[in-house]
Amino acid sequence: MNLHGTMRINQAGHLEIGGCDTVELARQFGTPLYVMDEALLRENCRAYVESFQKHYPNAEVIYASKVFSTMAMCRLVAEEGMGLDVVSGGELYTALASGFPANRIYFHGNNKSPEELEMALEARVGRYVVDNFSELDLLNELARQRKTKAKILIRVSPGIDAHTHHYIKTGMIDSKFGLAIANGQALMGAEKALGMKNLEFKGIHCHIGSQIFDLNSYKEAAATMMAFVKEIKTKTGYACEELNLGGGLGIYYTEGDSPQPIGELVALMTKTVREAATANNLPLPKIIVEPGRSIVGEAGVTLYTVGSVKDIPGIRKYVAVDGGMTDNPRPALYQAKYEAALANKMNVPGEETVSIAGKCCESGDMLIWDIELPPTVPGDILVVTSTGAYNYSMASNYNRNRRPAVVFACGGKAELVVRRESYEDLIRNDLVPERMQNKVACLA
Ligand SMILES: Cc1ncc(COP(=O)(O)O)c(C=O)c1O
Ligand SMILES: N[C@@H](CCCC[NH3+])C(=O)O
Repeated sequence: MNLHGTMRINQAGHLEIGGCDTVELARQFGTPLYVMDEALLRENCRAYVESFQKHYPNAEVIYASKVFSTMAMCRLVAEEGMGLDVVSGGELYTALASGFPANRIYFHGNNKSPEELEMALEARVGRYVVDNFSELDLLNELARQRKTKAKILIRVSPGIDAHTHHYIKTGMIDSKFGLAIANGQALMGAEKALGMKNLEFKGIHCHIGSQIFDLNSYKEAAATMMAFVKEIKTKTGYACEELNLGGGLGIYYTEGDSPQPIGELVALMTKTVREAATANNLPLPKIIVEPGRSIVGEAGVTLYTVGSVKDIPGIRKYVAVDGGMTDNPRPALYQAKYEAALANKMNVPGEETVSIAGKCCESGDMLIWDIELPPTVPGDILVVTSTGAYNYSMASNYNRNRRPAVVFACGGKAELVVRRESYEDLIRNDLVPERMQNKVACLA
């Protein structure tokens, strides 16, 4: 298992994160438990911010909050001097409740409702990343009613095939996101936006996909976007002030994954933009990037308690844990692979091949197939690594399981940033119609 950030094995042979013994954390906070390495979160934020300061200071790094959104995370991002990408009323609400500066918020999404747009206009968020023609009309009208001007970027589909899982590719022409450059719709969007009284067109945005290892895809995207900046300039006279190149940098989950350094991505991206601007006599745009996974993914682990262990002789040994697809739906959704170990037996060599089952009533609720672990018994603490991204944020209450707590571990201290859901939380919004409380009426 790869040890990321502050992960260490302590004298007791236990896994430690942020100076905290994870076996102790499991005892103190219960399991399943998400543990975030705060120092690594900050280190990753700084890697982006400092790389841009070095290569291209006219830039902004905004964190994609869909990846892991909590009020404490929003605070951390604000402290690191970054902006924030939100894609729903809920993410916007969380950011605002945390005190995140509204002018550093970018509002994304392919189907923002009028209510969500009203909420954003009321809060005066910094930018709207407009996805399509209907949204241009809707936002222009809502801004008109408020006698204001909304600053927008247009989401563009650059037609780049990023080599990643089909479900998480987003830059293709046939995509639910954005207007394609190739069929002329992106240019029509820019022209339309420039003619709208209550919109201020600032530039363009693309996001080519997620969990990307091949930096060439970014080079291609940056070059394609700059060519489009030139086309807009030629056709309309407007030189885009802002160029948002999205997120998507891959992280390490299991052997074979080859994450590229943040600094190299930034160097390549900025070089490509600079060269294209010089070659085409365009002003240098402000560059915006919106990473998520590469900031939080490797910084998170999930702790589980082993429950039943079932050996089917000659076939397979199932080790079941007290969580599963409800706290990590990625294996079931994308066949995503993870590494794991026993946090209380880090120095004991792997001895048997087992498969880790979740506790949901679904055969597909398997977290990891065929992994080497030391002899495993009920009560052991299983740690799954690289669960910081798209785990807590995609967790569900299937089977009426309670969503786990989240702690930030740093400097030997672990602090709760999300409480474990209670059973009361699960029925908080349930209502029983009055007629059902009366047996006779119910049968009538
Ligand atoms: C528009 C947009 N920006 C940023 C991100 C963050 O991507 P990642 O977590 O891969 O960095 C996503 C998710 O893929 C996205 O859809
Ligand atoms: N949720 C996906 C990534 C989606 C990207 C969102 N634009 C994952 O876990 O890999």
